[in-house]
Amino acid sequence: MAAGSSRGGAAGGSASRRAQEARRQERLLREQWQAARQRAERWEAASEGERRVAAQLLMLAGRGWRLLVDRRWPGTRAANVDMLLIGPGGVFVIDVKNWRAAPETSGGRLRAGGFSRDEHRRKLLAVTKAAESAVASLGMSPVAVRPLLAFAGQRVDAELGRIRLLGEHEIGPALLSERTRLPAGSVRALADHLARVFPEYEDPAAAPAPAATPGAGATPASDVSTSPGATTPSPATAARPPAAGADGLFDLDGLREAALDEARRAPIEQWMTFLDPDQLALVRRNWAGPARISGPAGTGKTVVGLHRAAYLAQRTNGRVLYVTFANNLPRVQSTFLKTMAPAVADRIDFRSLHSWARDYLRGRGVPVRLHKEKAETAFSLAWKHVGRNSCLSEIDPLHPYWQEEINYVIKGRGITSFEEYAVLARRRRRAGLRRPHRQAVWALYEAYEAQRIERDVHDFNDVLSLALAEAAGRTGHSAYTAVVVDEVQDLTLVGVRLLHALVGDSPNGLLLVGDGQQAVYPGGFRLSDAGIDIRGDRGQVLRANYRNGKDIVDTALSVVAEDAFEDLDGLRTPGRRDVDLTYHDGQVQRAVLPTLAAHDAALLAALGALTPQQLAGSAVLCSAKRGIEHYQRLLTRAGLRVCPLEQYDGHPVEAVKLGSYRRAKGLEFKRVYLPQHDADLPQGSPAGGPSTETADERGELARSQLFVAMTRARDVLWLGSIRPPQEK
Ligand SMILES: Nc1ncnc2c1ncn2[C@@H]1O[C@H](COP(=O)(O)OP(=O)(O)OP(=O)(O)O)[C@@H](O)[C@H]1O
Repeated sequence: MAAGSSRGGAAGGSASRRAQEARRQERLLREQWQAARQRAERWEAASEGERRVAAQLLMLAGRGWRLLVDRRWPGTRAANVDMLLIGPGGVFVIDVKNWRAAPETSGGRLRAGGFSRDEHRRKLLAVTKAAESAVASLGMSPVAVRPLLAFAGQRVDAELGRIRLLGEHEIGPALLSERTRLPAGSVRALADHLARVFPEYEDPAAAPAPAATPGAGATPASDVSTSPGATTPSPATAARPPAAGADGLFDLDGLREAALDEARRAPIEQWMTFLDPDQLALVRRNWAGPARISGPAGTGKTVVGLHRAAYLAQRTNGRVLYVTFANNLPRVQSTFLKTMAPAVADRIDFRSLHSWARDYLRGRGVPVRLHKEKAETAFSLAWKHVGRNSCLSEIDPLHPYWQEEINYVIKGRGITSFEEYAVLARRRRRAGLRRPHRQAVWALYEAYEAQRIERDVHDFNDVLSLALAEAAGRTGHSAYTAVVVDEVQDLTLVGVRLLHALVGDSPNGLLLVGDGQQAVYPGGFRLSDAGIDIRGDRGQVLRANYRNGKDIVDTALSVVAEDAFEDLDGLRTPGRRDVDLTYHDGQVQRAVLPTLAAHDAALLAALGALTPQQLAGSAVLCSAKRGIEHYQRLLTRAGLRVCPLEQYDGHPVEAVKLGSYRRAKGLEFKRVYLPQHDADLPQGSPAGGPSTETADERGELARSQLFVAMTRARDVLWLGSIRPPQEK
């Protein structure tokens, strides 16, 4: 996911240059406004209020927008569409209303003057769907098509689901304030296409065409060929007296500010508007039950997940939960969604699984006493009394492997009896455990639970189990109509069950997005273990990598080439996968130095050569905490600004990002620096450990994490190594 490093305000320039530019903009705006007013005046059949709405929109025509007026709704003979407006801010489907009473929105319905006007809302949404289908053939996501109700003679700025309601003074500034999402070429192509799909409307019963065809300006005459007032159904006929002065210059105030800001707003990223056909098909698909999207790193899985969440929020009045395991990712994803689909952003909750589960339990009055340190103490004591001197030390004498066994295999999979555990297929665990070993693990688990309960605390797994117990049996009663799970391979089985319980098997309810090759936690499970049945077209794979060039993909794949993995569907996949490459830039730089000092100096030299903007698009990633602490000190002492990944929220920040491989999951950066990248790749068994199975498993996990870190890089992947001269 793009880190947005190339964005940011172009605030530079001297004060006098800025003042000069402001004066030039003001002059231009006045001219455009006068011309728009004159053109709108020619629409004789329209009311004064409607003419003022039209003037605001015609003004945009001088600034790269195209207005199509009074078009026929495809597939119908009689129904019309008031206006289609296509411009840098996207595609807007506009219905102009000339109501005496102000619009009211309550309970998701439209009313005015005490009467229901909801048929207007429904019709506008239906036309918007037709426009979405039309632009989909050009690769445009439905999130970029926005329905808008414009009210002549009213002051309004409100939302009704995905529909924006704007008054005659508000509409121009609001549209001008939209972030740029379409370049001029796309505006032209989309407007031409929409003009073909939505042909001009000819209503035999309506008033004749306007007295004069609008003349000069960027908008072709055929784009504004009939009056907006001629066919606009109006529940009330008389508009309020004009609020503007005779020359309409009153309206200029609102436009002035928006126009001045316009130049400073950087365009939003291309993937927020355009998708490839495979991605778009998944966004708009109708699934009869739970669905899954998988695919190698960088294939746009998250991009599809975000568009899908926005699309589902547009289609319903319900809420959508977008969940990941990591804490930092929801902030970044939420920032992206707000940029790409602001109209529905407040109905999509971006949450990390555990923080959501805690809030859910709190909301249902279930006490949660999560205490990481006390739970750690409970395990240490259990290990000391029951584990350390058991047969488990024959397999691995160090406690982390057995703590993982409890966390990911027993509690993570919701196993509550020894009989279940005794015969359990321990997916993605390398050490073979015979019955006495399993008995020893179970004894350790029971000792841990006893110690934990004695301390009256919960661990992270308990939080999910408690939430699952609450949610199970209440399927369909949650606040959510849809749940999108990103990086699903990081979740435990209990976590996936919990999210499934929120929406059950409802159509378009559960979408699981992820890639088993990027699993960075031990253990695993199959979706069938969670009772989730992904069948037929509900399991989809994306294959085109949009992030990494060939060198970076090859380097990353060479790390995991020998590590075949089992994905959530149980399919075994070779480590070296076929990937369709679409991104052709990107290079791998290696720095192999004999000492830590020389290695770190090379890193600083590489970072020191970057411009502030390049630095902002860079990340230094480490496999473990001590590496992060070391490089935090090094970079800060060298005078470089550092932003810990925990604090990064997707907004551009002029600082090098620093964090762990795990924290970098789901993100991407133009430049990725991996100091000492091969230092932690275990070679052989751990010190003192007779088994190679657990060491192999650790090695596999370390390689997966390194693979994830490497595939975060778009343009440069810097790999640092420390090797004495004879090893080079
Ligand atoms: N249709 C597209 N057009 C242009 N760029 C795209 C498109 N789809 C994805 N991208 C780019 O590819 C990058 C990778 O997308 P995304 O993060 O969704 O991939 P992913 O499959 O979730 O990756 P990973 O599994 O490695 O986290 C995005 O940041 C975006 O810049």
